[in-house]
Amino acid sequence: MRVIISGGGTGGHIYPAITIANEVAKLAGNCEILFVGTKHGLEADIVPKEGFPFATIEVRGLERRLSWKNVRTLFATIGSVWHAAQIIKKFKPDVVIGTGGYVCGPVLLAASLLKIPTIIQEQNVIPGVTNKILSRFVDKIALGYQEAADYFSCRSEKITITGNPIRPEVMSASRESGVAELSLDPDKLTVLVVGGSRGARSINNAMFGVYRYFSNNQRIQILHVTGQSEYNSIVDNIKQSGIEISSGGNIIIKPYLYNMPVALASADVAVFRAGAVGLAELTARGIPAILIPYPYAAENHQEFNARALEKQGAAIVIADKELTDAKLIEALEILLDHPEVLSNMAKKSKELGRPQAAQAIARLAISLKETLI
Ligand SMILES: CC(=O)N[C@H]1[C@@H](OP(=O)(O)OP(=O)(O)OC[C@H]2O[C@@H](n3ccc(=O)[nH]c3=O)[C@H](O)[C@@H]2O)O[C@H](CO)[C@@H](O)[C@@H]1O
Repeated sequence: MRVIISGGGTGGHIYPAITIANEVAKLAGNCEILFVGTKHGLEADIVPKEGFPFATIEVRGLERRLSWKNVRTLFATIGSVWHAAQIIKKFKPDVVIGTGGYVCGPVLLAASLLKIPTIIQEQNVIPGVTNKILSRFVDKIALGYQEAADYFSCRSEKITITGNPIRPEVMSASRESGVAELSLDPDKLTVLVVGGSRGARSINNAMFGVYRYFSNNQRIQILHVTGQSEYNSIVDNIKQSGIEISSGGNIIIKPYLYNMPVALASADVAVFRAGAVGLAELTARGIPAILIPYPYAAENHQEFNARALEKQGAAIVIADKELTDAKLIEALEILLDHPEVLSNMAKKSKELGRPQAAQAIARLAISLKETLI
């Protein structure tokens, strides 16, 4: 089977693409995969590391209003569709799958014009604009959340609720491997702090007070992933303020984790943004979470993602504008000092997890190929 997979910009679009590609390869056996992204997105870093052949096209994002820039972008998009069509004609895929990000627009549109079976996977409770447009052209839509179905006006037979795909390592990683790889103390409770795939400034800022409060705590350790861009300045500020982050201490700071599954396996509590894939990973493992949704995500979709977990008792939500170090410490103490609250949230979280999502999407892709034969 030959599959083109496209998704880009942030980890929340790229990891689902990688996971689906691996699952199709596993289920279909003899399989060739081509990943199509852009040179500038995070995919240019992550996809070659994962070992997939990688082709790129130039794409620009549309502004959400009428402007001259948009008219120019529209012409550039026509060029991108043409370029995507050349890649597709050369590779001859049986199915083309898109997992979101601007790059999917031209790739899926070109595939649909060339009459190749297509699937889009939407991760969020509120769908992105590219997927809403593409929903008219593609053959199947795989949704992370049931609620998202209300935002598509296409025929309901196109839609399947699969959940969001998560890497198999998220389920198979063990606490022991995480403790060893990340130099954690096996006897301490671990708080994993991640502001999505690019980091989150407001969480990073609030963390200073949290470090000070928990520094040298005998029961709790903090693993904070800052995002690449702020890592150096955070480490400098910490050194200047005299907080202990030496090796063997209880505060560990990383710019990015290529092996996030082992960090999740070691976490007792998470402090997260509310990107849909991060939430799928947390719920698949049943990790209680404090969520601070990114307030500028398109149509405020992170807020809706977060509230879906809060409604089920799987997370505490703090609005970004209300986030302070004191609020975060208070929420952490509610969880860390009350094992029964923590274990109840863990149970609720696990109930929401859909670790089989990737398999369901891969089967959908294979069934599209089979209907052609
Ligand atoms: C600002 C914005 O609009 N963000 C969107 C983006 O989020 P973003 O890419 O931040 O979000 P997600 O939390 O959904 O996914 C992040 C992925 O990156 C991985 N990871 C992250 C950090 C790290 O150090 N290592 C690592 O491997 C996580 O394990 C996860 O697999 O796509 C998501 C899925 O469409 C959306 O819900 C988010 O709203």
